[in-house]
Amino acid sequence: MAEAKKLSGAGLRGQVAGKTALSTVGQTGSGLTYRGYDVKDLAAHCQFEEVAHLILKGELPNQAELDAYKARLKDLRSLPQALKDVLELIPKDAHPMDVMRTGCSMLGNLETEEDFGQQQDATDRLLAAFPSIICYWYRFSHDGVRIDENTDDDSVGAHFLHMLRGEKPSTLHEQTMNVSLILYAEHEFNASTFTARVCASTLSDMHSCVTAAIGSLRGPLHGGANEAAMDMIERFTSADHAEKEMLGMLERKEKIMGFGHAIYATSDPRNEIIKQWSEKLAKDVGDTVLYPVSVRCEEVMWREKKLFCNADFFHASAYHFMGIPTKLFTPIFVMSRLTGWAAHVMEQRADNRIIRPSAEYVGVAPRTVEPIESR
Ligand SMILES: CC(=O)SCCNC(=O)CCNC(=O)[C@H](O)C(C)(C)COP(=O)(O)OP(=O)(O)OC[C@H]1O[C@@H](n2cnc3c(N)ncnc32)[C@H](O)[C@@H]1OP(=O)(O)O
Ligand SMILES: O=C([O-])CC(=O)C(=O)O
Repeated sequence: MAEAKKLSGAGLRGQVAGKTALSTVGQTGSGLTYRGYDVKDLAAHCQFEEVAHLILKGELPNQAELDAYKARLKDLRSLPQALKDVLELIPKDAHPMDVMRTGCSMLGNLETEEDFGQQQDATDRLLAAFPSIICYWYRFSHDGVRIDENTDDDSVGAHFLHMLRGEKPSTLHEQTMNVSLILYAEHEFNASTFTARVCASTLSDMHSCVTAAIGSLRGPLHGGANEAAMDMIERFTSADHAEKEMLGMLERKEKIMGFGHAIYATSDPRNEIIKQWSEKLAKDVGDTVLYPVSVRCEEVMWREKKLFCNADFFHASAYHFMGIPTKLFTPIFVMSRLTGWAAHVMEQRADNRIIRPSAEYVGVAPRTVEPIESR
């Protein structure tokens, strides 16, 4: 069994900052569970909507509950005109994570969570609306098309791909999206979830908590790593070229995106799953470069530094093989992680004390104010 990572030092590493019943991360060095279920089991046997139900409502649904939940999410896909007007104003070269942040915030103005009794409804609405928000903006700003966000697709993943491309996705693509959304759904006290919990601890509203979390997820040390990994691997023309460049980056002590983890010690359990789907997609598109390049990056990082791929690395090639533009990679993470964020907000609210740590002061010693003329 793998050792748990030795956790100490800056960044609140290793400090217990609260309780959760939602997930465990790296308790045996590498595992991930959502409400007691192994993520590998969930990814092999469930649809994303079942996992969202598990995370948000406490249990996996039976068939009737799943049908009802999916029907409800379908009904909540359309966007208010005022939100579409705002999305149309956002320029083409905006970062899509900024679009997500604005979209979430605007929805909070139009459909405000008035009291905590509305938290499940507010979350279901965001879960259904996020794919519509990003695709509406993307297709309008890039193609001049006002999409119909009311598709009849059965799943969140298929709905997203359908709106993005204007046609229903293949079964392989729908399945990959399903697995991807499950893998990204929840991860204990990661930076964006902790952001959401800090915001929730002030008794703020759901849209504020989620908007704040989107801001934290955007950075390349967190969710933004899948895009950063893609930017890197598409520069490599072959596995040998990738190896040469990676060795140079390591020599120059550059951070290599998509590798390493704050908690896992030897592997990220999500990696082997998304890697398998990336390989399937590579075969589907006849790729002979990007997948071998990705595999060689993984080998070099382990051989040279004992650093392993985190969830983001093989997501890059998988999404790319599905024809998803790189800048939409992190918004997909938002569409999924919303479930974890919202469940943590609800958990924080249920047993709240404002989160307010202390700081070690390292500034100047006490002094008096000089009159302005003599400064
Ligand atoms: C879904 C997700 O959010 S997963 C994370 C996505 N983020 C990334 O992929 C960004 C790249 N990775 C990283 O920056 C880091 O590994 C993090 C932010 C994920 C974790 O950071 P930490 O907990 O501080 O890392 P950790 O303590 O394991 O680092 C140990 C050493 O390995 C180095 N290291 C860690 N990750 C990497 C990397 N990807 N590339 C190069 N060196 C690395 C660190 O610089 C550190 O070196 P040092 O001791 O000389 O300072
Ligand atoms: O847990 C973390 O620090 C980052 C991560 O993998 C996630 O949020 O999925």
